[in-house]
Amino acid sequence: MKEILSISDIKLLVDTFYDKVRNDELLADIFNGVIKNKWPQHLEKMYRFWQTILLGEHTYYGSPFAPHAHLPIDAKHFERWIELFYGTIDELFEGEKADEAKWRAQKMAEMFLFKIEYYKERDSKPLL
Ligand code: HEM
Repeated sequence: MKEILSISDIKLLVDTFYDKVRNDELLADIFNGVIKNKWPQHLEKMYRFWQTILLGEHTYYGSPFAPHAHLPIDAKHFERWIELFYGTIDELFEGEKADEAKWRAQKMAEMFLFKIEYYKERDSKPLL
């Protein structure tokens, strides 16, 4: 068990997590439906996203919510996402950054779900 300290730790985290996602019966089809054969690009983006958050090295510039706005997902999908993410962190890492990763993921999942439900209820387009 080690701390998350470098880009190679981030890569291990992201690769291990998305391996689980790709083998998850609830989540795999949703991800594959959008990402198709562009997994290497998605993983690259996610390395940069977590590198920016956890290491403070600003390599991600994007709109995290945009690609989720119209996905067919609800609370149970986010619960599974969080379960797999926490499981990945706990099997590989410990320490302050590991806790922060879980906290940030949880907050973003809550925010994404809130927005998705909000726009569903109003049947309107999100302002991206
Ligand atoms: C069930 C929950 C989720 C599903 C099904 C999902 C699915 C996806 C999909 C299909 C993409 C687009 C990939 C592409 O365009 O190639 C994406 C991008 C992304 N996701 Fe998620 N996601 C989920 C939860 C989360 C959570 C909780 C976070 C935050 C920790 C997150 C962070 C991101 C980021 C940063 C991107 C890249 C955005 C960009 O294009 O700049 N996702 N996700």
